[in-house]
Amino acid sequence: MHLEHLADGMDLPDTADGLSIEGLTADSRKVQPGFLFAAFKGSTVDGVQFVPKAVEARAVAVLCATNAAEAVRALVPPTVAVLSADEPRLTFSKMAARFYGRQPDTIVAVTGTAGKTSVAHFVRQIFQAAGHPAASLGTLGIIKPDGESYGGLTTPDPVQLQKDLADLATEGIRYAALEASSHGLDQYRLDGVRLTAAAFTNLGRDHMDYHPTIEDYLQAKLRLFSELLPAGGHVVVDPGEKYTDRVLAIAEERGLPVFTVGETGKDLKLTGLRPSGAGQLLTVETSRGEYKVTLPLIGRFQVSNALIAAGLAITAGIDAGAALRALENLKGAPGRLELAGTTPAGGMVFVDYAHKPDALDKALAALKPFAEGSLSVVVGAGGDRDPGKRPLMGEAAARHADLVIVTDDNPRSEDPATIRKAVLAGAPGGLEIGDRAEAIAEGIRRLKSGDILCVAGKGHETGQIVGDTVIPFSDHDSVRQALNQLGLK
Ligand SMILES: CC(=O)N[C@H]1[C@@H](OP(=O)(O)OP(=O)(O)OC[C@H]2O[C@@H](n3ccc(=O)[nH]c3=O)[C@H](O)[C@@H]2O)O[C@H](CO)[C@@H](O)[C@@H]1O[C@H](C)C(=O)N[C@@H](C)C(=O)N[C@H](CCC(=O)O)C(=O)O
Ligand SMILES: Nc1ncnc2c1ncn2[C@@H]1O[C@H](COP(=O)(O)OP(=O)(O)OP(=O)(O)O)[C@@H](O)[C@H]1O
Ligand SMILES: N[C@H](CCC[C@H](N)C(=O)O)C(=O)O
Ligand SMILES: [Mg+2]
Repeated sequence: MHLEHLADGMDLPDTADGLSIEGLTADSRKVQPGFLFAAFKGSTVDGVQFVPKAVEARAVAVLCATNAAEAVRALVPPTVAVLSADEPRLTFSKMAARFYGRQPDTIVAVTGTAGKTSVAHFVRQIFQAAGHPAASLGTLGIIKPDGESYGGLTTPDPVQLQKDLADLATEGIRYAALEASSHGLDQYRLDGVRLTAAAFTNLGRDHMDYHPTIEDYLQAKLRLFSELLPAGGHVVVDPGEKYTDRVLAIAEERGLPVFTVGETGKDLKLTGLRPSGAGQLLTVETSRGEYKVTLPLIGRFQVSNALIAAGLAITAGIDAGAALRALENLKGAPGRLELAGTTPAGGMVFVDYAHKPDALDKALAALKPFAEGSLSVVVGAGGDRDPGKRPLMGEAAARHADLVIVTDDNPRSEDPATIRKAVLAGAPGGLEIGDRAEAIAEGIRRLKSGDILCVAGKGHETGQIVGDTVIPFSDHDSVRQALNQLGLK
């Protein structure tokens, strides 16, 4: 693609004349001949220092911040085109969108502290049920009709994301749902994605290692509504959740159509909710009348997630009746309040991805009514992540569970015992078992009839990160092994 087209609207140096760009990357290690290299100041290093490496690998153009342009020009031969922008990550994302070109016609995005993966997973299923081949992109990677691929980040870097979207469009997938993480929004990874609708689930404490304040964290999330969603794009929220007033204020200011769900919502108004076996019976009032829906999932928060997902699908053009009927067959996202095993005595073991205080609070509150006996939890907190959440997670665990077993969850570069101590500060009577498999086994050994154990924090993960090493580990496998060891199935 010609650089003039890729850099549409930018001031270009003479060296850009007729220059063809073969690909683009912000990582010097991925530069190939004919590439544009984007040199960004990152959270650990300044990409400008890798410009010589990029040129050595035969990059023909460099994009950088306006205030770094002079330094970059001094590092490159005169034939290399240097482009600059005040917000280079934003420019880069738009370039990636132009380079890859195609995207599914209908893309909806969801942000919020908890529920993104679940909502994206549900929206994909609703699109599918309505007869449209669909994909979801997020923490679980890409899930589409003919397979799954795991990527690592919830919101991939813009080059990967645009390539993924173009591949999906080429495969004939016209509907997609994606998770917008606060890191992704803050780093402009999603700018350039053509959105139809966007939803906000909720906001709680998370990523305080990255965002200096809750307000900064909220501001990153609000970009989805103030900057990414185009005019005419629908905003979907459950107004019962804190901070939705901030989302609605943006919608009002921009004149964006709003679709509200839940008890205080207007478009899908929840007028009745009661448990029904291992699911919940919802009464939903719509402009087309009342619907009774049996949601085959437990947990109050799944009701909110399901209605938000239906709202996204409906605003994207799916018939309201079809969307609500599809909720009756929803499958929960793997590792989200998932029943992982049952002892013959009737003790149940759930695996859940709660790794922040609010999520743990909600997950345990959801399980509590099903525990005829005691509720116990195996929980830890990640290393190199917000230390402030550790005692709060201990507190949330102790508030609901009769027994709290504190264990390790991706200690990364930190001392695991120090992390456990911080969690135990919030759950003083807790039992400390560092080895996660042993903690799970002990939790299972103690289960009696009618008891429930929640293994929290890792959900779908398949590794325990210790130092720089990822040791293969799965909560599901550990549960299975512990049940087998007891001679149980
Ligand atoms: C803190 C953070 O988000 N970092 C992300 C960010 O890196 P950065 O720009 O800060 O990187 P840096 O290491 O300082 O490097 C600066 C620049 O130099 C470049 N570089 C670096 C080394 C080199 O040899 N050559 C080179 O060109 C880098 O590619 C980068 O462009 O941009 C990179 C490219 O997009 C990401 O891979 C990287 O994610 C790191 C690996 C990460 O762990 N991110 C997590 C925290 C994250 O993004 N999580 C969210 C939220 C998950 C949730 O929902 O909870 C997610 O969306 O997954
Ligand atoms: N709407 C919700 N409100 C509160 N907690 C929730 C909600 N939805 C899910 N949870 C809890 O949060 C955990 C993670 O859910 P999910 O993966 O859907 O969220 P996420 O926003 O994608 O999280 P992450 O940012 O970690 O990828 C679940 O296992 C559950 O414990
Ligand atoms: N995307 C989140 C996932 C955390 C999962 C939990 N198991 C942990 O390691 O803290 C993060 O990287 O902070
Ligand atoms: Mg997620």
